[in-house]
Amino acid sequence: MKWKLSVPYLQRWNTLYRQVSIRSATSTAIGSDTQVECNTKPFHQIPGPKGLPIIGDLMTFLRNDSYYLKRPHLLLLENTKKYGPIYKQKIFTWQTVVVTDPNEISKIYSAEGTYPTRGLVKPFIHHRMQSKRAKGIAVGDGKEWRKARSIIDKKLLKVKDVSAYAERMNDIITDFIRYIQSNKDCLESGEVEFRQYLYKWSFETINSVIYNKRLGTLNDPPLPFAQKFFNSVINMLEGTYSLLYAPAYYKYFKTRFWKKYCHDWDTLFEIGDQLVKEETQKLQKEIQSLGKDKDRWRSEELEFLPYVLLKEELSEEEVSANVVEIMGGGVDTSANTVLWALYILGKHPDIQEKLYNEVSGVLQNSKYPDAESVQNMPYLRGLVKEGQRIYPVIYAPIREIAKDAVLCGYHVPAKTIVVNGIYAMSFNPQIYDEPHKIKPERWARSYTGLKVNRFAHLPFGYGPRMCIGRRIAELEIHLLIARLISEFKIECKNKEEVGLISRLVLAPDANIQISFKKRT
Ligand code: HEM
Repeated sequence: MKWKLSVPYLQRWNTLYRQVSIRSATSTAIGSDTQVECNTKPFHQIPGPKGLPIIGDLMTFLRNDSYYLKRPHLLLLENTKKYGPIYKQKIFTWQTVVVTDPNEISKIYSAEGTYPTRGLVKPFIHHRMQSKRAKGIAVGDGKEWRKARSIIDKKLLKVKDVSAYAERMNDIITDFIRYIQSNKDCLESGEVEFRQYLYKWSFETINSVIYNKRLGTLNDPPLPFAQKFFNSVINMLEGTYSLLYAPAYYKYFKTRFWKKYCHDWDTLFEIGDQLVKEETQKLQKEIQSLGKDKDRWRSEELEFLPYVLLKEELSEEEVSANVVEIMGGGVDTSANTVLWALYILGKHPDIQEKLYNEVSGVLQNSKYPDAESVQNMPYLRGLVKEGQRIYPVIYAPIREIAKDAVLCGYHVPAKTIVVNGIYAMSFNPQIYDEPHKIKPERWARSYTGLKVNRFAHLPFGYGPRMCIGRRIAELEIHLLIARLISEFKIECKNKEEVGLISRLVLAPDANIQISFKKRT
């Protein structure tokens, strides 16, 4: 069965959501928190699949050639339909509670505690222990995570700092456009997936932020080490997903698969270490020649890596681990988000026309968009959000809650992994009017239809542990789409609707074939 966003399918969802919202209304209508506590039902009463002894619900994922392992977002839809806005699920010892009611989701984040965590990603942790490597912000937890995050947040999440990256992002886009034009034949014939090109763009961009230099991913042929890093990121993500639900056999048996997985991580670290070392040496030379004037070298104006290194709060190993994780986090997330936005544009000439009018109207005499001009393009930002709603990269962010919570009227104890099932909410007609329709305008302030509950749409997560690359991602994505639409008419050759498939993050399940026709 191939899932399609067909109207009958969504109609079934509309019916389901009417039922769900009635049920959730009864649970939230109880009133104040105290009343809810009085009526709180115990954890074991949370509905959910029964599963088998020891393996729990594993077979549901593995049946039919691992249909749901590859498409966990569809299982989320199915289970929400069966069990309502809260259900629990277990695979081996991995017990999760899934919530798909936006009002209840806000409570997950209230219970996340001082050091929010997504729980241990066992393959990540075990590789770090085995290779005696430090943990960065994506893998680490607790005070160690907080320390690194508070330093890195300043450079990656502050609007002023991020806006300053627009110029180098535009340079990369210029090269990217040249690259797709010179490889037009491979693209048109389907010999190379456009997604691969986008991976190169996002990889080059994130590296230009971290190292303030170009790595040469878009060179033809690409620099070998850039290609190596980039391949290892993709392999590592796929490997992590294969290992995620399995018992940690690799603690005892170093299978070929595990060794290959470690090799991919080690490759990432070797390259990350090398780049950090080069930057440290360059910095030391500059300090020697210019003198270590504290104010100058601790200035907020510094580039990302000098800033982090000169803070001297993280060891070199910690800096490397963070750099590798940030490099890894910024590749297929941004690339797939752009790909889906282009897919929508290619399939909907009316949306494309509106976007072109908005972008050309805002840009007028400016050559390129910048951080400020994209703020004046609500339709563009709405398009990206619509893409994230229907084709999310991360369909269900998670938290291990730090304190007991009452969710949908059930007691959920501290340390439970709670899944925020945003994908299921994306098709809820109580949250989005005409949820099956792609309507970039629904996100504009001026929109008069149903206003979206902010907790229903969290593509970057939420709170102090939300995506650290959010602002970078939004800027690079908006700049790229604005530039592409200004120069080209976008066509999508896929006749069949493309679905989503998981490899830790969700990606298209087919080659999305995009072609670009120069505007005259
Ligand atoms: C459209 C693109 C992207 C999407 C949809 C996305 C989504 C996410 C989500 C949902 C999380 C988990 C947040 C949570 O637990 O609340 C996350 C974490 C993270 N992301 Fe992104 N991301 C994107 C781009 C990027 C980029 C460009 C970078 C690199 C600058 C990046 C680096 C990270 C890192 C390092 C974390 C872990 C943060 C932590 O645990 O403290 N992401 N991302």
